[in-house]
Amino acid sequence: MSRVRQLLRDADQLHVLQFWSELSADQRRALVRELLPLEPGGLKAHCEAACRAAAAPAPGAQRSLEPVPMETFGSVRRSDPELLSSWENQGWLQVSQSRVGVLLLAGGQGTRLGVDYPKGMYDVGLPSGKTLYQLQAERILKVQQLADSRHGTKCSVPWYIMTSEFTLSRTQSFFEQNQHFGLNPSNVVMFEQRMIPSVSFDGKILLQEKWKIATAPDGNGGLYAALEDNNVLEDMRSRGVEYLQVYCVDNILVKMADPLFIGFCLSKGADCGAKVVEKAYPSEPVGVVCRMGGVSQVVEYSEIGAETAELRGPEGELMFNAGNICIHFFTRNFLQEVAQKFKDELKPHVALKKIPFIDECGNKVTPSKANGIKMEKFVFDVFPFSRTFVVLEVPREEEFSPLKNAEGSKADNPSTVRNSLLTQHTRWAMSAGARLLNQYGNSVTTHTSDAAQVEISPLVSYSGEGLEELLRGRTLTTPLLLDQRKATELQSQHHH
Ligand SMILES: CC(=O)N[C@H]1[C@@H](OP(=O)(O)O)O[C@H](CO)[C@@H](O)[C@@H]1O
Repeated sequence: MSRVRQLLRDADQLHVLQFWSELSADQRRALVRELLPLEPGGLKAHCEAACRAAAAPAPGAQRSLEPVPMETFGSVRRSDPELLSSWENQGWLQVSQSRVGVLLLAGGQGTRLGVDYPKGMYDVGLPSGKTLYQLQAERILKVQQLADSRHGTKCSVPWYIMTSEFTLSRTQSFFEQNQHFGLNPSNVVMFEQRMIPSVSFDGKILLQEKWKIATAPDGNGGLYAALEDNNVLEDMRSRGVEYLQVYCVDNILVKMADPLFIGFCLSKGADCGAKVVEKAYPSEPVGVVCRMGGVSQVVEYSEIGAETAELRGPEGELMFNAGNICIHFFTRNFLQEVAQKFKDELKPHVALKKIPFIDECGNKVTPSKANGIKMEKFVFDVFPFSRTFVVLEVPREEEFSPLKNAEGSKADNPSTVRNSLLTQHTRWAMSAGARLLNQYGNSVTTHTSDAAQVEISPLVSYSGEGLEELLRGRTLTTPLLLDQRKATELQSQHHH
């Protein structure tokens, strides 16, 4: 206790103990347990930095920003098929040799979506009822299977899942209840990111309860500390995993361990890479991949400023058009280097938020405007440390549709992501040669979202492959759920 008191005194935070005399023995223990791990110097610096940041104006115009140079930029749409398949082949080989892992960033609180459980458990209303976690799990199963059948191997793609205090136990039990969706549990590795105190504008830690300080996960850039804390790089090394695809939980179209992306990055000798899509409109809430002073980085949507976001090039295209979709490539060596040398250089970003708190009189307050500061690190802030950084632009309709907001909001909500997936699968089915009828028996001719009622299980197709033998020349009525059972049925019909 004396250590805790000292820590708080040094950081000028003694108010945290204001209600000490009212607390039960259990509550006291809980509070001490929460405070003990805080580093004395670190806490003081954190509170002071937050306070300074709240006082400082928003970052000014970023005059020295430039687009990423063409040499480091690949595009799926503009590359010829041979090049694409050479990248892909390289990726499949790595996957088949179990040298590729995926790492999910899933510590977020889902505030915008408005759920109090992990976003990955969200059911967006697909015909199958699958959650985001299940879709991702099944894509891993499929990518393993496809790699094995190409190379005659028995590979595995380990799935690292970074959770937080908010999401760990729910995620764990969800996976257990669902038998890890058919994955080998020893290939699913969950770990927890750190939490850091939320602070008021005058630099004081907010209390969430009289016995609990308000905390928030340290941002998706908390990944690098969490890798260290939990020996994740050592786990990768022992499994022989050399390459990692890192991604956010909310993109319903995410390709897991994407062989094309992995192969692209390797063919360029990259230690670090990012997938991007063309921005849809200037104020779209996506970061932009660009350069500053010759160094690659992402400028987040919250920091770019409207003027910069709206700049246009000679052909009228957006100057900063490389929208970050939070799918990154890292070599294990690069992550090792970050962990050893650079992770403490990551500067936290400041967000002003509404944080419920206990006021001096002990009353619970739910603020109506921002009252506190959350300090978050960003996963892409390690890009400047890479030696060879590359960017792959991919088609949005195949790879990016994020679930950010609640139903009824303008974009990126349960309906929009569901439609993105159903539209994609309708497209796949049609290009495999299926003739689709709607419920009234009329041909589905357009790709508009209300016509799109095809869902294809990831266990049947990873990215549209293998569908011709099932669908060519067939007339099928939608809604159509093409799962493994249906696939077997279609196959047996073919044989007669
Ligand atoms: C810190 C971070 O990774 N921010 C990412 C991430 O945004 P969030 O608003 O944090 O979900 O995902 C976006 C893509 O969905 C990407 O554009 C953005 O740069």
